[in-house]
Amino acid sequence: MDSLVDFSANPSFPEGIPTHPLEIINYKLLLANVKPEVERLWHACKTLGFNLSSSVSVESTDGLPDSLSEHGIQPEEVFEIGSQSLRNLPFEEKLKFLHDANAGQSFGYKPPGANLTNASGGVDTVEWWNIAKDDVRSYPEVTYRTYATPINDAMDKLKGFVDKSESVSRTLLKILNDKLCLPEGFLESCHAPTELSMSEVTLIRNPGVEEAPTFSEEQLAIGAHTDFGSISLLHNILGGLQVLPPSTKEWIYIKPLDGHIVCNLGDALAVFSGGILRSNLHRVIPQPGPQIHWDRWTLVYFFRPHGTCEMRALVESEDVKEAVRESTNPFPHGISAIEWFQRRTKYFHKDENISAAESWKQAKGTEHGEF
Ligand SMILES: O=C(O)CCC(=O)C(=O)O
Ligand SMILES: [Fe+2]
Repeated sequence: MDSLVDFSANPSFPEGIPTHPLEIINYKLLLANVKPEVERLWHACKTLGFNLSSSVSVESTDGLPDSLSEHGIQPEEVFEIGSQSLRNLPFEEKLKFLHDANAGQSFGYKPPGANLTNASGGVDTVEWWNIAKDDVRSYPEVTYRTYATPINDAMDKLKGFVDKSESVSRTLLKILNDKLCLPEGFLESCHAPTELSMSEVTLIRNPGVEEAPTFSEEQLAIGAHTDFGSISLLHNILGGLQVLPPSTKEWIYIKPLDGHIVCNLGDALAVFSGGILRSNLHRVIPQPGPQIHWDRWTLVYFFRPHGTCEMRALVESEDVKEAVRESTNPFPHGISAIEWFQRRTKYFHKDENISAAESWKQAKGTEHGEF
């Protein structure tokens, strides 16, 4: 059984499980630069308050089909590519496109069990395809690598998805640039559209199972992490995503909402902003309640800085300079976005030649306030 994209065809998120309320931000209002909406976005991206993480949900305006064009991202047809390339494709075929984890490359196929979920050697249960934004845009020219036939056949749809996701990300970026009091276009210049980046479309499948497993910390679908890039635009239908809100010790579910995109800030924005913006810790556990019998599908657009951009606090802003002065965290410098990304990708991967404890340590991003 699978969920793909139809909320109504799936068991709903179980009642009575605590969920973390995400601020609902109306994209149309952001585009119109409506001040209270911009303020709510800003607050959601940086707050340490109890009911918000750095995540926001970008609303597709009233759920009306004609207003979907406001942000224009329509995940349905891209989810369908997931069905063709993950569920219907033989495993041996998928393995021909394995990503090169040792080189810290994410693009390609990742089978279940290939990534660590903790320092004691637990491994993930999800499989995924990562499709490079630059391969989508250059197709049929290859920028980084080739992909399986169902992905090649759907490049037009992927291109539409990439273009719209880029456009939403750049709208959010511009607002954050202004609120951080950076010189005009500064954050944009860290995500230069003409440069190669590690930005990618990710399609994830966590298979449904007959018997609900007794949940243990060892049985994570995806281990606790912060996202590696700047902005993650996340589409999902079934539950399983959990966040650890700042200053708490309790993991709590994010309930997927029909027609909404969960938007999570990643390490790069946490570093660029001197810690003003938060990259929140999250993980994925097995689907809750009766949803466990359905395949769980996730579609993400990971918007990242261009590869050669330096990961550093952008002290060109007085506010960032002040935040760095007041912070006890050492901020990275002299390391490029691509190096940051490749280190994290490489060490999240389970490697028999290195202990899980060491690998997990090496994979760390801005979690727990450590930069
Ligand atoms: O599947 C999800 O809901 C989240 C996936 C995620 O956190 C990631 O791919 O970085
Ligand atoms: Fe994530």
